[in-house]
Amino acid sequence: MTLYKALTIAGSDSGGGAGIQADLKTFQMLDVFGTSAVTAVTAQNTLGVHGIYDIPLEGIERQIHAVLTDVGADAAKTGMLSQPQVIELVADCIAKAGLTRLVVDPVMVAKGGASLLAESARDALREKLLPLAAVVTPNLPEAEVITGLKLSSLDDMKKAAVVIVKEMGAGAAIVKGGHYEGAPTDVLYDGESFHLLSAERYETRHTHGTGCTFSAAVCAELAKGRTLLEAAHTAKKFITLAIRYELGIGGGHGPTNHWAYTRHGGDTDSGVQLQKELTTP
Ligand SMILES: Nc1ncnc2c1ncn2[C@@H]1O[C@H](COP(=O)(O)OP(=O)(O)O)[C@@H](O)[C@H]1O
Ligand SMILES: Cc1ncc(COP(=O)(O)O)c(N)n1
Repeated sequence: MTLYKALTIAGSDSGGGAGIQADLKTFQMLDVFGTSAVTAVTAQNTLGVHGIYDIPLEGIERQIHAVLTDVGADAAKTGMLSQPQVIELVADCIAKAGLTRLVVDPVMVAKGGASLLAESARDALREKLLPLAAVVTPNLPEAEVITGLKLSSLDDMKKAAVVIVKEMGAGAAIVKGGHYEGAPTDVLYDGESFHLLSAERYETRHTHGTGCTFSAAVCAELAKGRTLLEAAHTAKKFITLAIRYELGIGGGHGPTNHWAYTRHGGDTDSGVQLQKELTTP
């Protein structure tokens, strides 16, 4: 059996639902060997973020170097990067390593409202990291910040995805619709055509780490050599089932269920629809 490996460069969530913890659990469930470079430690639970402790730049660089010079990575993803200098450092390491299967999840704010990315880091994100990404996975508010557009419809989401790819140089964009009313439909744009990934909306407060889990699943599938479309489709099924089969942990926004995809009929039971859009930009 070929062993595939993925590296996550992200923040630690002590509560186990988001960040590095969500990423490693997702890699494992999708049969990919996970490694990590921790950018910041958060004291966090389902009720909120109670402290953020940034890792010194040298420590982040050494973790990435240690992983890439020995274990290796077939794909990588970024999550919470916190500060502009961290973004610059990470972009530099990725470029030097020639890692092309890079998923950038532009994490900005935790579900409870705590800021996980300094405002001063937004330019670095746009200018240094997005051009290196095979795919960027913003939620609606993140896509608004990145593009400066107000997004209130599926058409707006498509426009934002085009800006991220055509003007900012990302390989592809998946603008996620979890914050949009109605069915949680995500828009994928790969520079040529649009695809819509849609699923049923589950009314639950246990959505902590949905973005991390989704982007980690995309990363794991890219590590195995799947196409972006295949990777996004699997990731959507993975997150939909992880939300549907909630664990009920904690008194606030609880984690999703990383076991659900393998325990509950992963490929057949999610109800996820993947549809190619006939309109082009
Ligand atoms: N209540 C929900 N029911 C079903 N799917 C959801 C729900 N909330 C979010 N999703 C899906 O979870 C994934 C993560 O989306 P989103 O919540 O927008 O990201 P983030 O965690 O970055 O804010 C997307 O595929 C989105 O469509
Ligand atoms: C360390 C860390 N990284 C990322 C998130 C965002 O989580 P979400 O996926 O819910 O937006 C978080 N709450 N904590």
